[in-house]
Amino acid sequence: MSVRLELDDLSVVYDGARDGHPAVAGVSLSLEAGRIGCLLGPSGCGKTTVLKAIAGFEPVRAGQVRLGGSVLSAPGVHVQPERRRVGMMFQEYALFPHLSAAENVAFGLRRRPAPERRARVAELLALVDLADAGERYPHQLSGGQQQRIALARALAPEPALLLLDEPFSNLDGATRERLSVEVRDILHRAGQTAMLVTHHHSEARTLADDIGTMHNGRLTDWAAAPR
Ligand SMILES: Nc1ncnc2c1ncn2[C@@H]1O[C@H](COP(=O)(O)OP(=O)(O)OP(=O)(O)O)[C@@H](O)[C@H]1O
Repeated sequence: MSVRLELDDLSVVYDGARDGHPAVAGVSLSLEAGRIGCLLGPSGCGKTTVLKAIAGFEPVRAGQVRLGGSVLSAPGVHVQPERRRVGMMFQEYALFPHLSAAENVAFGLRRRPAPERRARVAELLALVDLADAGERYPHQLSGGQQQRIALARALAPEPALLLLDEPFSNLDGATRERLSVEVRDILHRAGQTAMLVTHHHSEARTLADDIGTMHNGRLTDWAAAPR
């Protein structure tokens, strides 16, 4: 079940940062359950650092990360990444090359009984419109199909929140545009709360319900995307 994400006055400082300069400073936002948020901004502005703090890969210096009302990160509080129910999808090395598409999707379901796992994989392959591609290996799929399988794999364990970090950056412009529409529809159908990071404005406008712009570690606005 998807839930609401809240960042409250979040600051992150990397060990060894020059003059203790924060990579993220005072970022607050609220993303309602089932909505797709997007952080936009130039290279180095702190977008990925926000995602790392949400995922639990970086501790927070100040403020809170809350998911469904539970505090995951705060000074002195740090729920381990594997216990956060936060899924992730990145641009590169998305799939295991030696596993078939179906085996890739099943990867996060290892602890489930085999019949349940098979049913969930079939459901996910259908959701991303690749029901017939389960036996294929990543090199037998197009870039866009590979990313749809990566999305299915990320959604399979039913994360409370999905993070997408520049998921389409290694695809050409036309594929990126088409896939943005497809991914938005898949996420909405699944009722999945998701947070995307990109520096492509067109991707943000196509995919996101709420968009924020970051500059120098700060979130300068956060509002519903114009439709
Ligand atoms: N592990 C680290 N240690 C120290 N500083 C870091 C580390 N990772 C990132 N930074 C710094 O933190 C700032 C924010 O980086 P971040 O990766 O969040 O930016 P970004 O907006 O995601 O950039 P890009 O679009 O290029 O991925 C940058 O100044 C960067 O140099």
